Amino acid sequence: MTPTRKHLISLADLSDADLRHIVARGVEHAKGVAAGEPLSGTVLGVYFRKTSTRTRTAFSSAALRLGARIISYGPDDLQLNTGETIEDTGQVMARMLDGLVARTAGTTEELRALAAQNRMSVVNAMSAREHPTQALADLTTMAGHFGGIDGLRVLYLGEGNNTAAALALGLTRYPGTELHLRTPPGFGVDPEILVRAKHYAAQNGSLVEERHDMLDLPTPMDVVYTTRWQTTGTSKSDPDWRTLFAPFHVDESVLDTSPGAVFMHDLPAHRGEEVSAGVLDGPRSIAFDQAEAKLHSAKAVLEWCIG
Ligand SMILES: NC(=O)NCCC[C@H](N)C(=O)O
Repeated sequence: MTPTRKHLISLADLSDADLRHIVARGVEHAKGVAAGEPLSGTVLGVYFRKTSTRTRTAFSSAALRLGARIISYGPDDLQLNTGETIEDTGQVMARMLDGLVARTAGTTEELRALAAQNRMSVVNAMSAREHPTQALADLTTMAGHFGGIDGLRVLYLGEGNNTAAALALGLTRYPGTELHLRTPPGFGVDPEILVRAKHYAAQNGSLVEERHDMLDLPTPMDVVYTTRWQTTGTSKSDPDWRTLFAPFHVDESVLDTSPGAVFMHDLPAHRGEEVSAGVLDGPRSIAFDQAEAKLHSAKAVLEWCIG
């Protein structure tokens, strides 16, 4: 009998209950719950066509710790590079693997094509549009740090990239949360994703709003979040983009608009660009706990899909 697998391509594919379950399970992993080896006997492909430090290491380590074996593919390894279609690649791999964690840096539709079979789970390890596993790790970090997510207020400063998009699709599932996005003009969150996030917000009594300036920053916030200015696989055609981005830099004066807030960053960081060294390396930064949460959250994702 052919098993049917679950995929994680977009957070919009997850019910509120599934999303909250994965986050809660990630928190249990962070606390060191005895997980055993539920993936024992499975083989997982880990395919990164684009650079990765955290996501690749987190999913590889999580898979191994849960008892899976992994096959790792770099950007030059698959016949995709010689013209094999993504659909054929998915069909073939599905006959040999139980799951595939893939960062293609292309469209989310590419990942849906890989997932157009029902034998192998596909996990989006970041597409141009969305970085779902990052948001799950971010929510795991918040839940662990604050003891819960309901009612948290988050200020996100910087490009409305794949990280921001996923955060909007995730945080809005929790009642009473607020996500204030301040993105440079012309570099906002994908409008379709924002519409979807506003829909979740309306359903859950939460809020998401986007502005393109740094005036009247909302306070008090629980979290101030930023992201680097160079999003993977993209280039900025506007030669003045740094001038547009500069006001969204996070330094002590920005963090101090909310004296109780912690600082988060999806990393990698460029000190002196999107964030000052004092903030990133300072006592209010939980950015490296957040990086560690990728491992705990990856375990929860793999258990949900494959375990
Ligand atoms: N934590 C990560 O997965 N970092 C990788 C880069 C994320 C960032 N949003 C980017 O697209 O460059």
